Amino acid sequence: MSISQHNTIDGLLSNINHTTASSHAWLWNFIYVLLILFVIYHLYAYYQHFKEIQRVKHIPGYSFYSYFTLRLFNPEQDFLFSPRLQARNAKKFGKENIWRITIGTNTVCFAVHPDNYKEILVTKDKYFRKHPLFNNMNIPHHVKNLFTDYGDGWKRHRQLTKPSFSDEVLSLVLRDHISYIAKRLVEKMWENRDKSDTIIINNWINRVAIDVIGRAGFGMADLDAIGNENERMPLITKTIFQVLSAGLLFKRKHIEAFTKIFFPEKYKMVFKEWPNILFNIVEKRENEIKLESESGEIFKSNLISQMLLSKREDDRQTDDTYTKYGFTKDEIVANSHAFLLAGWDTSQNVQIWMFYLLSKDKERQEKLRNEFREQVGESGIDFSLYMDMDKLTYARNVVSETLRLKGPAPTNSRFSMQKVEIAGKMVPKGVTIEMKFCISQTDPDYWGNDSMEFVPERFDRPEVIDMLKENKFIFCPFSAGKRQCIGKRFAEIEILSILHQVITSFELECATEGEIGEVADVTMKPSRDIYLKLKKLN
Ligand code: HEM
Repeated sequence: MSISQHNTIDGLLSNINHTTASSHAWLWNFIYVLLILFVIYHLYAYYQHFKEIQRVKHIPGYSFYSYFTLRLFNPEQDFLFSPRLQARNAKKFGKENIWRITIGTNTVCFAVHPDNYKEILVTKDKYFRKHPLFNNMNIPHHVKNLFTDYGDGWKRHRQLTKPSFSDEVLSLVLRDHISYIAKRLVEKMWENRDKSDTIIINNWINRVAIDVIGRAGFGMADLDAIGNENERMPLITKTIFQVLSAGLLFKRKHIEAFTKIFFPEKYKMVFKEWPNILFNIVEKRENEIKLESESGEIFKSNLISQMLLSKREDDRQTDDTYTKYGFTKDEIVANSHAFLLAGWDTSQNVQIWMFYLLSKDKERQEKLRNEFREQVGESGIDFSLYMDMDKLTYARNVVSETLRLKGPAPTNSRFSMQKVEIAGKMVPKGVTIEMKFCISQTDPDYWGNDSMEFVPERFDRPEVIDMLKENKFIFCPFSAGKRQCIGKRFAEIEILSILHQVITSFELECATEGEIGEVADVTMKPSRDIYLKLKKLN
């Protein structure tokens, strides 16, 4: 082979390499451009989304992070995060209308008007069911509970769980558990304050809510998360929420498999240990009821015992596939789990927000304290005082105002079972319909120009009293209609009792700088720990 031949071949090879390199460069440039366009598109879409949030006034917690997470992983929730379509529809229709958004094959409807909530929750409720995504939060998965079931199944659950929330049970729950927990809280909070008399309110209220649901709900009389740093329940509860709330994004089978592979400890805790704990409690309560059939009042002051005692009045049901008159043990386990899901995080977050808002307002604390001193005896709030609507009016206003501004359920959803007309618009079959309570609860058209401020006195304004008498759907933090929160009074006695003990024991001062953001998780929670400085009162 001659040198010139070599040269020619080398030349050819180098030519080929050069061509390949330049075609790669072209490809890379193309990919870069695509990436840049992708980023620009999302920035623009996020900007539109952000503008839309401003326009609809107040949807808490929709962050940059949630925008991407939900866009990527949850097509069913895409309506929240498809700003262009949402903005276009919102502009086209007024707030009286249902916004109907279609993305690909997905249609989601969006209601922000109280009259529309009424149609969905009451007048046309038979066309809707609870959202199927909630089923992902059940343990065990195949057993339904009050929170997730619908139709006749739900009716039976509601009938059998109703006695657990009767006057008699709630007054026992308050007397035997909540009063004790409230007193223990103020003792322990003071004992564990730091050198500058400061505490993190989130941690303490977390323990309160666990002790309340554990003792009053499940009858775990020796549970003491407030007094015991090493108590396992806070960790279990936190993990259950972490793992199962992913159920609102992913399919259950994926969450279970994913957790089993990547977080085996969490998997064991949520899917093995927790159901076992509940099952053992149910069996223990069953034996106690048998043993104490005469004087067993103490064992009945919890929701599980009441479910065990509960019998169906209606015996037309002749289906032998489940226990004819009462719940099966599996169902009691499933419903107890529902009480934890529905009753722990909600009550906890209301109380954290409430103390945060009050800690910035010493005058209102004093007003509250005076009412408590006048109306509440040594032993704390009892059930008859709670039931007397002419008493504790300011305290009730404080709770309502917290729920209005920071209600733990800022949005409520339903799933349409057939085509149905709402606000003159056709809601198709099989779509999500979201009711944005947080928008109507802060709309200046209803609440005035101070609608975003913490003003408990507003609930005494004649125009607000008249407005709510006329249309209760303007303020329904516990929802409305036949599926409204069954634990409403349970939550209220808990919140009022804790409020009473804390406010009469301490003057609170906010020791956290800056604003506290809102995170729309399963419930709406504060974005970070809140430090409060305590001044002990005599
Ligand atoms: C401040 C605290 C609470 C708030 C704001 C709250 C709010 C709500 C809301 C908005 C719903 C949905 C209703 C619907 O779908 O229309 C609900 C349902 C429910 N809540 Fe609560 N809740 C609270 C505390 C509790 C507590 C303490 C318990 C139990 C001990 C509880 C048990 C339930 C149950 C079992 C359901 C399902 C009822 C059904 O579908 O029939 N909640 N709650």
